[in-house]
Amino acid sequence: MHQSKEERVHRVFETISAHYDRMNSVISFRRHLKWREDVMRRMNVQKGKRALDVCCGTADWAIALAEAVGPEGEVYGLDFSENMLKVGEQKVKARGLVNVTLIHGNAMQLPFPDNTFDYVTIGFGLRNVPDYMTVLREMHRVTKPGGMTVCLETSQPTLFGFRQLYYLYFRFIMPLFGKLLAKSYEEYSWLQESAREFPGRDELAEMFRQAGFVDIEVKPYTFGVAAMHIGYKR
Ligand SMILES: C[S@@+](CC[C@H](N)C(=O)[O-])C[C@H]1O[C@@H](n2cnc3c(N)ncnc32)[C@H](O)[C@@H]1O
Repeated sequence: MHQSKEERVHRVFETISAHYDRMNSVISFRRHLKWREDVMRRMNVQKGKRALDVCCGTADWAIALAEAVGPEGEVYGLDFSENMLKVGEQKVKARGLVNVTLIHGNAMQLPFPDNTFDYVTIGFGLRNVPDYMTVLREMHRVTKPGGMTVCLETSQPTLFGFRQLYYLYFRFIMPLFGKLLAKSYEEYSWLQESAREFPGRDELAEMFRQAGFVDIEVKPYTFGVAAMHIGYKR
């Protein structure tokens, strides 16, 4: 039976939610923690502001944003997988945060009015949606004028030699980790397929421009295995 990309992605995350955090660290050799820290440092989030984390999953970025904006600020996390959100809710509760609201929704149609947020983020989420441009335009729409949208995502390494090794790792080794640790080879194959199809740094910067963002900043991580893009709304 034919399954749309959206249905497949939804099933993948509903299935792996309990293993997601641990697998992230295994497959990226814990590098993702450093990338996330660096992105937050560059964003320099101010107290009392309002932020939205799209495709928030188990809520790590939403929690980091909530701690940065402080009790007088407000953070929303949005995801379409109820199981991922449940893991996120437990973490929010364990930290006693009252300024985070996790909501069930679709990144393709954000349930917020125009010009609502100072910061809009998406971490390892854009790769998963049916249409990258629709989501980037939605993120632009809900960003306030002068506010920023930030994407942290897998990217395409450019260094010859490293690039080839990376693709071998991603294609053949990483899904095996998935099979051994999360007992779900098929689900982790999705990660390598979606990462291979995702645009490189320059192409994504151009998509940010097309979505209406200006002053785009790009930062590659670990030889370009991942990249951060920041765009501002005029
Ligand atoms: C790889 S996880 C990233 C989670 C989290 N942002 C992080 O950095 O760890 C991707 C998340 O995107 C969510 N997702 C994928 N497509 C979506 C869509 N169209 N609307 C809302 N959430 C979506 C999945 O349910 C999953 O939780």
